[in-house]
Amino acid sequence: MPQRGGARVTDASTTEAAVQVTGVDKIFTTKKKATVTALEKIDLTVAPGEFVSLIGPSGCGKSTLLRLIADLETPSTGTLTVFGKTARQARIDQEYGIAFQQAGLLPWRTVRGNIELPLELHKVSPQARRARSDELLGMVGLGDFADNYPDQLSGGMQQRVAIARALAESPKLLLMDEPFGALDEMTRERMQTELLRICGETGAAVVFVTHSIPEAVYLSDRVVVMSPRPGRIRDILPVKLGSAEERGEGLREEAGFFDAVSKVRELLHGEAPVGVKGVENR
Ligand SMILES: Nc1ncnc2c1ncn2[C@@H]1O[C@H](COP(=O)(O)OP(=O)(O)OP(=O)(O)O)[C@@H](O)[C@H]1O
Repeated sequence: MPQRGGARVTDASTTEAAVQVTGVDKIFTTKKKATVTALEKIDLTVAPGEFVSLIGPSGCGKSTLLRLIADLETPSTGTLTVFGKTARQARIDQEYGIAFQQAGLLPWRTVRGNIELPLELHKVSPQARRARSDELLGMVGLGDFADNYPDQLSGGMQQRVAIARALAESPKLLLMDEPFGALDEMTRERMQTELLRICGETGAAVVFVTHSIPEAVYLSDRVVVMSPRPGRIRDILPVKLGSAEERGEGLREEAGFFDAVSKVRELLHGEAPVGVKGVENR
């Protein structure tokens, strides 16, 4: 099974970079014809199976970068590929799953109905859909809630449904924009551990936007630190805290974890006062 860390992946179909961003700028034109440079000179490679977090002050372009990868925006300059394909082709081929801060579940569909939605849209047979949703329900620990509706679930459970739905088509890449941002701290930490377990099991690469330094460190193989607008990559910190399987709850108490948190904090605040807007130190 592929594991986190590109070097260990042997499947020929996944040797290509999961994401390759080269010389990308993104300039928005507002309704009043003003221009906003959201991203400048972005170069980033995400290996298959690698977990990469994007962190930086509010408005530095984290979501824009994720939206470019997801083909929800197009670069103004530069190129961007997903498993060697254009972002557009990768979207058509369902190379990635997406999970955002709001779980975005359909309230009139059951948990199972929500998880099966992408499969239904792509005309997967009812039996195959059922088998896959059973598997995913087990993976996210919601086997007993298949027939419940989203408003009968807690926020954390809803977010697990959203993750299961993002994984429905076995994507090799997950794009996540603050998926745990609305959860309480305890649920958030539990979800982080579960996400690591799921990534270990599926071998999916992840690009993860967060405002939380400890969350970025706990989850990531590398933390990409971005600077305020125009968003650039200030630094990339490799986090050597072991594989997904090795990162248990105890990791949060280890010296290596605190060191990495301090390093990210220093990188973030390199040019800005401590307490820079939009980044949580907790
Ligand atoms: N469609 C748009 N039109 C004009 N400006 C935009 C558009 N989308 C984003 N921007 C601008 O681009 C910049 C980057 O926004 P983005 O949402 O990517 O930042 P972010 O780092 O994700 O912020 P936050 O942490 O607050 O979510 C901001 O200045 C934002 O106002």
